Amino acid sequence: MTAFHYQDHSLFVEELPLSQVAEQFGTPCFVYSRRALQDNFLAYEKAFSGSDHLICYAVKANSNLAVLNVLAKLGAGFDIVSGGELERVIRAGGDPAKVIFSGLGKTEDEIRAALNANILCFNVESEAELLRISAVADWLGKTAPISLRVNPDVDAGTHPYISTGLKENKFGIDINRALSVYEQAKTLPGISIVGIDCHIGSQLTTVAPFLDAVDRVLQLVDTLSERGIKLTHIDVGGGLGVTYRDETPPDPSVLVSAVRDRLGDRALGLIMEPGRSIAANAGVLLTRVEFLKPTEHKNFAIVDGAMNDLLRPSLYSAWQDIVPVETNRDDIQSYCYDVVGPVCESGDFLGKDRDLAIAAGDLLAVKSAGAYGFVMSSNYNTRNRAAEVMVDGAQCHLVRQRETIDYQLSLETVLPE
Ligand SMILES: Cc1ncc(COP(=O)(O)O)c(C=O)c1O
Ligand SMILES: N[C@@H](CCCC[NH3+])C(=O)O
Repeated sequence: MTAFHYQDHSLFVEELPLSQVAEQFGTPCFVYSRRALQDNFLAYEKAFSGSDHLICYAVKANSNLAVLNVLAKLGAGFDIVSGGELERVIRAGGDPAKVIFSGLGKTEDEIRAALNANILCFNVESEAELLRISAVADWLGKTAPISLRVNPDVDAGTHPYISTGLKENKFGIDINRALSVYEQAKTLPGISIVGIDCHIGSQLTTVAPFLDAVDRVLQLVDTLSERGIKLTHIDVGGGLGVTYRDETPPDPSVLVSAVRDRLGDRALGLIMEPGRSIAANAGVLLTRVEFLKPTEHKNFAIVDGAMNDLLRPSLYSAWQDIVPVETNRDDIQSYCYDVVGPVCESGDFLGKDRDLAIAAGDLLAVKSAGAYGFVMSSNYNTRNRAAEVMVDGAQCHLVRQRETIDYQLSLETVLPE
């Protein structure tokens, strides 16, 4: 049984009705299932079994401490992109020795903090960054383990905003220039070359672009080896998609086994950086209908969740399923609604043209909101960020409080007289 399922016309998460969670913690509210997180992570572990590997969960997808802690307890590594994410991993009990640091604008402070924490590897995205890491490491009297993130110029076939492995994208070092950057890295103080990395985009629904990228990267690995640059790992990034609507992404086992085949007998450890495929379907956004507003052209369901809570529909026109929490509303007629928030933007919607039998006061769940949900939220319109709750069996834990206006205002001040 999936973590989110209907029982007696009511949507449950694990053993708890979502209506009870809403009653207890209010709406809008992100609700995560511990079991779903674990199952999703363990699906990767199983796929890798018997091989030298590390699954570095991409913290950006959902950085709630409880989420990180659940994964840390399962032995996960972490892919971070900021000093803040490093702090979160450490606070959640994650092992810094299993942390890889991606991202293309690492500051000196962030590099210093990561070196002091003795992380596993820096994924370097430019020559300028390489020089900066070398200088900071040398100054600290430390050695920075590095991989170059190469840009293999592969079309991931995903939304242009979340494609990262094309020449025109800002990410990574052009694969055709990587050899000379590795040669340069070899000569720099404070640098130890340990691996190679690529990440071509997010929400990929076929294996082919991954394998294209891996083939190109492995060609470079072999050339490097001929030049005496021996790597200990290859990091093939994250990006495996999930089913939001009718996508049929491959199972992690299919992807991992195809990548393992490509590696052949090369003595390389394998790292992956999945985010969405671990967190997305482990969470929903719970929201309540405030008003129904029929107009001549459209029916609007105005809910208490908005683009500031879940930005994906507004930002990428992303489609996420919206379902009623109680389905025994035979008394109510179904209409086609745009499900919109109260924010003063026409782009503020959670879903368009949804057939729903609902009344004011009803609860809705926006599905697949466990990844790139809360982490992309904002205070726009001076709304308070939603609460986050994790369900574990029949237990429900508030893992982040709803923000208050007092909290928001406590961060600000006016100019002195
Ligand atoms: C460098 C890097 N690694 C991992 C990820 C995680 O990707 P996803 O959540 O699609 O698995 C991303 C996001 O696209 C990323 O930029
Ligand atoms: N935030 C994006 C994914 C970006 C992945 C990070 N590189 C989404 O919601 O789909």
